[in-house]
Amino acid sequence: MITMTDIIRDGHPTLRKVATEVSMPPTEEEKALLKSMMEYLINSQDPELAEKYGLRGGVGLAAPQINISKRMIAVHVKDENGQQYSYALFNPKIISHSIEKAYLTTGEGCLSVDETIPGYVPRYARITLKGIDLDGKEVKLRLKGLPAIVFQHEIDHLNGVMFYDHINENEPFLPIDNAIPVE
Ligand SMILES: O=CN(O)C[C@@H](CC1CCCC1)C(=O)N1NCCC[C@H]1C(=O)Nc1ccccn1
Ligand code: NI
Repeated sequence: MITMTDIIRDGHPTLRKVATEVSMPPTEEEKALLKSMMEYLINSQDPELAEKYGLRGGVGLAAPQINISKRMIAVHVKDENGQQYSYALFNPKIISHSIEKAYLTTGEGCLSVDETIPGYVPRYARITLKGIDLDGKEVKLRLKGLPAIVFQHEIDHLNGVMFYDHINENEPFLPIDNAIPVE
């Protein structure tokens, strides 16, 4: 199982690499890895398991964070209506997005960044993405709100981008133009 010791931290070069596409069909090893990434998220959101294994809660995880420079992500998050989004995807790609932006009013964190870096992170308010799931099926998702923000944070990891790269250095909490605040 993945624990915090498997998660590399800011400064590790893999976090700044552009991850490689996974050739289809994925190998058994790649499928097992993606499943273990989803398992981490589920474990980390279980208070007992999180406590037992010292897991920091996560709603998303990208393979570069466990030092695997491949385009694989897992997302396990509830939206504001309590709808559960749980997706483990190979080669996710944003195929369209809104002009309008959105941002988490709390700012963002990252399991690969131990310190808190305050500030608003501008994201697209709505995205359409496609990817390949663990059964090898193409998945097309239209997302908004918190799930849309989580997927953008994860896809950034596949391109060597960290959340704080987006924060306005001089005015971290400068209101973002044409943007919806997401609680
Ligand atoms: O790349 C993936 N990561 O680095 C794990 C991150 C991904 C999220 C950060 C902002 C958008 C995606 C993660 O989940 N966290 N970051 C650090 C500790 C807290 C935790 C978190 O934000 N939890 C959360 C957020 C909203 C609602 C409920 N829980
Ligand atoms: Ni992250």
